[in-house]
Amino acid sequence: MVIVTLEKYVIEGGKPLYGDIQISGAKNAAVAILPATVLIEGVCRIENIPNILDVKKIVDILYQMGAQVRLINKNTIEIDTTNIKNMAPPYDMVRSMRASYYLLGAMLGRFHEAQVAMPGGCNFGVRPIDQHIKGFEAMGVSVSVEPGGLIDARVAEGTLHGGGSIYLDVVSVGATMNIMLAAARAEGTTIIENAAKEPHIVDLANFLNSMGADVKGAGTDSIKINGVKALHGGTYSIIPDQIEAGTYMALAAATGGEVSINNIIPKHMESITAKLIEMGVEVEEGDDSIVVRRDPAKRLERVNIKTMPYPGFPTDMQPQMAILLTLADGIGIITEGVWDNRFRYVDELKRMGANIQVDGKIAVFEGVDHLIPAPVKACDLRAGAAMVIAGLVTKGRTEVEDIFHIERGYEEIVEKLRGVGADIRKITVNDPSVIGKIG
Ligand SMILES: CC(=O)N[C@H]1[C@@H](OP(=O)(O)OP(=O)(O)OC[C@H]2O[C@@H](n3ccc(=O)[nH]c3=O)[C@H](O)[C@@H]2O)O[C@H](CO)[C@@H](O)[C@@H]1O
Ligand SMILES: C=C(OP(=O)(O)O)C(=O)O
Repeated sequence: MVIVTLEKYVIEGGKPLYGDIQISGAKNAAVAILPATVLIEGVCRIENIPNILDVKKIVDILYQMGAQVRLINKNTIEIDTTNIKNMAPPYDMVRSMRASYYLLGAMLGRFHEAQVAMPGGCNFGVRPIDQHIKGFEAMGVSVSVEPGGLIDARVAEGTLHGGGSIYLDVVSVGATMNIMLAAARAEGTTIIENAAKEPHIVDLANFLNSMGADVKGAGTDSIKINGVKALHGGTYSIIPDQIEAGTYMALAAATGGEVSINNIIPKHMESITAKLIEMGVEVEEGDDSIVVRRDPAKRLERVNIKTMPYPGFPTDMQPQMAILLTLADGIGIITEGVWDNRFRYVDELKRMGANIQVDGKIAVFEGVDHLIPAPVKACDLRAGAAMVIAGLVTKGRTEVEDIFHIERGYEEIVEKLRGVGADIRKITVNDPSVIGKIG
C-alpha cells in the first residue's frame, strides 16, 4: 500500500504584523532569462534568481538538454549552454509550466528549429499563443501543432530573418518576450509594435543586451531588435519581484501593523501603492523599499480595480487585492481585464464567509466585518497567496491546501511571514482519501 502525503499551511491569524521582508528576484523575469541562456555560447552567471519551483523546473529542463549548471548559492547560478543539444525538451516537464514556451523563441534563435510541448501554468481559461506564432512566421518560421500537443517550429527555407514590423493584436507579455528571443539572433531587424511594457520585458532586454544583443525600446510599446550573429556570456542580476512585493504590501494592508518591504523598485509598485492609498492605507516610499502601515482598528475603504497590462494594475495582484475588498467598508468591484477566468478562488473565499458575486470578468465584493476560518485550497499561484492573506487576517485556524501552486512563485514564504510575526507553519500529512487506492 502506498500512502500519499500532502503539504499544507496551517495559519493562526487575526493579528497585526510588524517587521521587514526582503523581496526575491522576479519570477516572471527569471523564467524568461533562464531559457534565454540557450541563445548564448559561454557561461552566464545569473544572480538574484528566486529559489522557487518554476525556476528549479526550468533549470532542470536546461540540464536535461545538456546545459552545464553550477549552483553557486541558493540565488546564484552559472549556466553554460554551449554544448546544448537541439532536442525536444522533456514533454511532461514543459507541459507543467507556462514559461517553458520561451524555449521556442530561444531555440529558434540558436538552432532555427524547435519542438516544444504546448505550455501549462495557472489555469485561467484558454492561454493562446497565436501572437507568438504570428511573430515567428514573420521571421520565416513554419509552425505546426502536432497531435499530442507538440509545437514544431522550423525555418522552412533560407535562414531565420528579422520579422520587420510585427504588430501584436493584443498586448502580450509572452509573445513580446518570445519574439524578442528569436529576433536577438535573426538576420536583420524586427520591430515589435504594441509590445508589452512590464518590468520583466525590460529585464529580459537588459539581460540580452548585456550578453551582446541589440535590443532598443523595451519598456515602450515599440521594441526594435537588430539581430546579432552570436551572444557571449557574462554576469546579470535579476530585478526584484514586483508581484511578490505587492503581495506583501496587500498582506500588511489586510492585517494592519507596519511592514517594510525591502529590496524593491518602488516605481514598479505605483499602481498598487496608489490603490492602497485610495483604501486608506499609509504607504511610504524609500529608495528601494516601501513601508505599509495601517491601524488595525480602522476599516479599509472600498475601491474599484480594473486589471490591465503594465503600467495598469497587474492581473497577478488581483486575487490578493480581493481579500482587502472582502473586508472593506462598502461595495467594491474588480474587473479582470486580462484573463477570462481568474475568479476561481471566489468559491474558496465564500467558504470563509465572503460576500462576492461573479459575473464573467466582473466580481462584486460587499465587504464583511470579518472572515471565518475554514480549510481552503490554493487553486493557482496568486489565488494561493490570497488564501494565505485571508488566513492571516482571520482569527482562528485556517488551513491552506495545494500549496505547491504557491511555491511555484514565492521563495521561503513561510519564513518571510514568520519574520514579521505571522503564525504560519507548513505541515506534511498523510492523505486518507488516497490510502489504499494506489499500489
Ligand atoms: C499583459 C499581461 O498582463 N500579461 C500577463 C499574462 O502574461 P502571459 O505572458 O502569460 O500572457 P499574455 O500577456 O501573453 O496574455 C495577455 C492576453 O493576451 C491574450 N493572448 C496572449 C498571447 C497570444 O498569443 N494571444 C492572445 O490572445 C491572452 O489570452 C490574454 O488575454 O499573465 C501573466 C500571468 O498571470 C502575467 O504575469 C502577465 O502580466
Ligand atoms: C500566473 C502566473 O504565472 P504563470 O503565467 O507562470 O502561470 C503568475 O506569475 O501570476
